[in-house]
Amino acid sequence: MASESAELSPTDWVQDQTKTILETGTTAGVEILGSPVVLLTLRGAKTGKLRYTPVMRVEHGGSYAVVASKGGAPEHPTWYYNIKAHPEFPLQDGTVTNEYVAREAEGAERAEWWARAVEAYPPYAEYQTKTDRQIPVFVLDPK
Ligand SMILES: C[C@H](OP(=O)(O)OC[C@@H](O)[C@@H](O)[C@@H](O)Cn1c2nc(=O)[nH]c(=O)c-2cc2ccc(O)cc21)C(=O)N[C@@H](CCC(=O)N[C@@H](CCC(=O)O)C(=O)O)C(=O)O
Repeated sequence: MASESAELSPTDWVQDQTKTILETGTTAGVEILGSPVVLLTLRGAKTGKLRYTPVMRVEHGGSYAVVASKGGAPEHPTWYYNIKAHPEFPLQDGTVTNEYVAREAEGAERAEWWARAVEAYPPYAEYQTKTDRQIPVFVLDPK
């Protein structure tokens, strides 16, 4: 079955990391400051196009958290709206790709996953100090 092709990020360094994952068939070895990365394939909220979206790997008990940090920018990354519009999508971790259902975490659950995210990738804590928007945390449960 011909799988619909997905678009790469227009951001060079993101495109490069995505190409490495696609060419090697694994996310292993693709890192930011020594922390591992996983690859989402999201559907655009307006165009409906599939878009490769790498994010930091935050995993616990078979679920994942995805943090819409965008380095602490004042606005959410555009892909935040893609997940809100199409919350079911594949996540590749290593050589394994499975389907997940995403929901935005609130309250105590968000705090629990935020702590895991900062443990996995400490710069998240710094990003939150750079913006007064609360950085969204999605929890992804296996479909
Ligand atoms: C530049 C823009 O990027 P963005 O969606 O704002 O996301 C910015 C970044 O968050 C994104 O590049 C992330 O992959 C960066 N990034 C991380 N970003 C994070 O926010 N958190 C992370 O943990 C993270 C980790 C990470 C690890 C490796 C890596 O290579 C990149 C990583 C973009 O891709 N625009 C495209 C697509 C826009 C789009 O999705 N349009 C939607 C419409 C969306 C709407 O409704 O407005 C559509 O197609 O319908 C375009 O302009 O053509």
